[in-house]
Amino acid sequence: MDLQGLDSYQGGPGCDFNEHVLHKTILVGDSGVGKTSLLVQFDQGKFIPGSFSATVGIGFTNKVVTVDGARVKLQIWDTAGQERFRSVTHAYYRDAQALLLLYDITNKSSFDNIRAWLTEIHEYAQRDVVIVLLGNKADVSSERVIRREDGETLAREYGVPFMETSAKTGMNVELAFLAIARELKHRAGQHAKEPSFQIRDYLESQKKRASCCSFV
Ligand SMILES: Nc1nc2c(ncn2[C@@H]2O[C@H](COP(=O)(O)OP(=O)(O)OP(=O)(O)O)[C@@H](O)[C@H]2O)c(=O)[nH]1
Repeated sequence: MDLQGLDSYQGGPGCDFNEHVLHKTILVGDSGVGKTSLLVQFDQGKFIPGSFSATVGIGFTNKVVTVDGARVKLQIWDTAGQERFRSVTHAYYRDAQALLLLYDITNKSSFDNIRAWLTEIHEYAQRDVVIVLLGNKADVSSERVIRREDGETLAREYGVPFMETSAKTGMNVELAFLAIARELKHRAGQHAKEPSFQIRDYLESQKKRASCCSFV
């Protein structure tokens, strides 16, 4: 997707959104899994249907979320999934505090490539980076090739939280970013006296609280 075409896209020099610490979060995963769409859904609450236009390079959007009454500022970087941009995006991993790693539940190779993505992340990112695995396009049930259980099993193997999302319907999109914001806020020690926060426990509790089937 062409980032320049997004009217609310806020990245780039001159952005005055730096009064406090920005928590750097990066969206990664194969080309076409829905990274840009997920960010647009989170930022603007909309889904832009139509032909797929791959992201070129990398760009960011700043977003403030409220966690327990506190403002947490996320700087969300949207990377190009195409192989040819990989060396560029590696350079951004080092400063990342969180990574949302996406695959497409209708695309087996995007799921198979998650192991390679995790290897890259472990090579280039900080050891304590927060990682959440997302199986996107959960709305396209007729074309599903990756079962939810497969995502759960892989996530368990690597010890990362997991959920399915839909950038189209918005399912679990806010939850994914809020969970990261909550974890980063806790790590930043803004409320050091609070009991230890675990992103996985938080997501599990949110899933249990959901009355219906929108959480996985
Ligand atoms: N049905 C459905 N389509 C989606 C969803 N997310 C993304 N898409 C579509 O999938 C295609 C690729 O989405 P993008 O958001 O551009 O994918 P990307 O991961 O940013 O791709 P790169 O920029 O190449 O890395 C587009 O046609 C989107 O409309 C989703 O949750 N559901």
